[in-house]
Amino acid sequence: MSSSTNKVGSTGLVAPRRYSTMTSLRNVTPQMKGSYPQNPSLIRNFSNPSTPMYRSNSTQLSVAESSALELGVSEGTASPPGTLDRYPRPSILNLQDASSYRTESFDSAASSFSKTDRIPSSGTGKLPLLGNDIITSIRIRPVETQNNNLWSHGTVLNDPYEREYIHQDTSSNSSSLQQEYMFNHVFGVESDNLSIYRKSVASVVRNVFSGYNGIVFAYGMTGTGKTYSMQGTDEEPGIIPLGMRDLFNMVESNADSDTFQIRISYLEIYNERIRDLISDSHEEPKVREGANGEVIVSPMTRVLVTSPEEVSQVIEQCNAIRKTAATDYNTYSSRSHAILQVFLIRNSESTHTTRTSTLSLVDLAGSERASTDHERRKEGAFINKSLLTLGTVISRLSTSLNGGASSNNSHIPYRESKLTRLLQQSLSGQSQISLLATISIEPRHAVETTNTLKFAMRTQNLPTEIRQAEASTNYQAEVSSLRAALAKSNQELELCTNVIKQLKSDLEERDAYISWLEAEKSHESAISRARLRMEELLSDRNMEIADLKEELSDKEKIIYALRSSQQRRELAELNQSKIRFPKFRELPKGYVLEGTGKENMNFFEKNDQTTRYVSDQAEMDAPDVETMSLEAINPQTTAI
Ligand SMILES: Nc1ncnc2c1ncn2[C@@H]1O[C@H](COP(=O)(O)OP(=O)(O)OP(=O)(O)O)[C@@H](O)[C@H]1O
Repeated sequence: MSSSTNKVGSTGLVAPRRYSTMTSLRNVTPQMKGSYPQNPSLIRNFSNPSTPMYRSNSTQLSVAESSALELGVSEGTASPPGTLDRYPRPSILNLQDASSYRTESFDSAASSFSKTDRIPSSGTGKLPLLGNDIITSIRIRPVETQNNNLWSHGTVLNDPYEREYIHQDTSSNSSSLQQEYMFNHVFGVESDNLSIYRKSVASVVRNVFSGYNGIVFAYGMTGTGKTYSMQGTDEEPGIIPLGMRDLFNMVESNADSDTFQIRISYLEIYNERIRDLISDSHEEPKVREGANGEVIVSPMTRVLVTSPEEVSQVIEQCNAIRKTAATDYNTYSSRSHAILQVFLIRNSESTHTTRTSTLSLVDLAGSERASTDHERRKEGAFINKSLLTLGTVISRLSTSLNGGASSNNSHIPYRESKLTRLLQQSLSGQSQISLLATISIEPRHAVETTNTLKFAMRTQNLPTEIRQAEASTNYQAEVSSLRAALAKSNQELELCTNVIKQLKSDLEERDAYISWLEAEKSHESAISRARLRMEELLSDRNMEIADLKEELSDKEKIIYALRSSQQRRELAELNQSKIRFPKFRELPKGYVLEGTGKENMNFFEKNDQTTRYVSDQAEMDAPDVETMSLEAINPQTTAI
């Protein structure tokens, strides 16, 4: 890798440099015409300061990222300030409307960019929409012999768009093949890469330079010249080197007013696995959706490039590890889809605007019939499936544009293959598209050719509302608005911190309350356990008391019986001793006298069944015993 074109400063950073004359690509693209040899001896070394690189988290460039670059904020392993190429301010800015490129690309044989051209950014305002800007081109691969060629092509007469047609002669025995197809360009076997680039791709590159996203992709059957068209050879550089040369020329021509930064990423999709061709890492980049619905591939390396030669060097080294193999139709067949992305950051010092745009250059793997080789068959299945999904996506998108059923993006099967997932944004109208469909006019490939033409026809109907790639921003205003946003965020953060503190203390209080409740609960249960015990004891005591009462009552009965028998005994003794009693008074009716002596006399109330003991108290009202006869107090008649 050459670093001669860059001045490396004492800090090891790439010093600002001017893009001067374009050097030949001869020394950096050793591929021979018609062959793409693998060169394992190439060392994939990007550590040269002339190609500083970083592995970003995304293939998307955000406004914030570009602003950070412009403001001199470090971006991790990315090149710090100073890597941007800075140029003197121009005396006059020749502003052009970007939409004019469309006309140029469609209606005239646009030449490749000349270094004297100036292409402005659109100032502080937004760029206009480009409208339906899809360029479809057909390229016919040269054949050994023109015998039996059934295809013819030419310019459509009186067509305001000056389109070109290709059709199969009626001698074909299949009516389905006898159709005419119209495209922006049909390039015959004699066409070269430069003319194809000028007519079909140059306008896309110019629009990318002006702030729009663009995608160029080559589609076609295996061996029909996709890689030849995209990469070319030393003698005949393809779309990619020509595009890079144009882009860097435009940078140079506008360098006195604006500053630029160009980075590239290069990936392949092989057997439905994404591989970062620039990185040595084995980690497979993942596709995910960003906050704004954008498709993000991460991690993905973006290497800073400062010249078209550097781009070629990176591509060459990456191609050495790309999956290629000999197939039935191509000795060096690409077995993977390759996507080169060029990220351009343009900062206009006069208008204080920053714009980012992306150019995607896609070399699709070729569709093919089933191979006899097992490995090729497996690869072929993955390739065909992803191309089929691409066809379905394009078909549905085209239907939706024409008011068909698939008007909602959710019905578009982008997720069915990595390819369509990655191209989702470009296909759904956010990029200017240039499709180059490569075909073979050999009769044996008629079916594949017809399919390719149909695919290209459908692509013409893709919806496009190409908007400015990134919002034009006045970065001073942006800085103040970011500062304001930061201050607001800080306030919110402080508020949140306070709320969190409050919540934390609430939480602590609640925890304390919960533990108190738990303690209380256990205390209460201890109390209720004690109460139960007490109730048990009480019940025991009550039973004991009842027992004792019963016992007492028995004892009283015994005592009474004893006393009664004692009284009877004493009465008997009294009867026998014939003691003179005082004069008895007459007892009230129903009462009998029992006992001896006045102090021992008791009165008993008599009724029919029982005799009730009255007590000694009754003595107070006792009748005068002197009036009672002895017979009246005979124990025989007063038995209890
Ligand atoms: N227009 C052309 N002029 C001269 N040679 C061509 C042209 N197109 C293709 N070829 C040659 O045909 C062969 C196959 O071309 P290429 O590898 O570009 O095909 P492809 O479509 O990329 O195939 P695959 O899909 O298998 O990768 C190569 O040897 C290439 O040099």
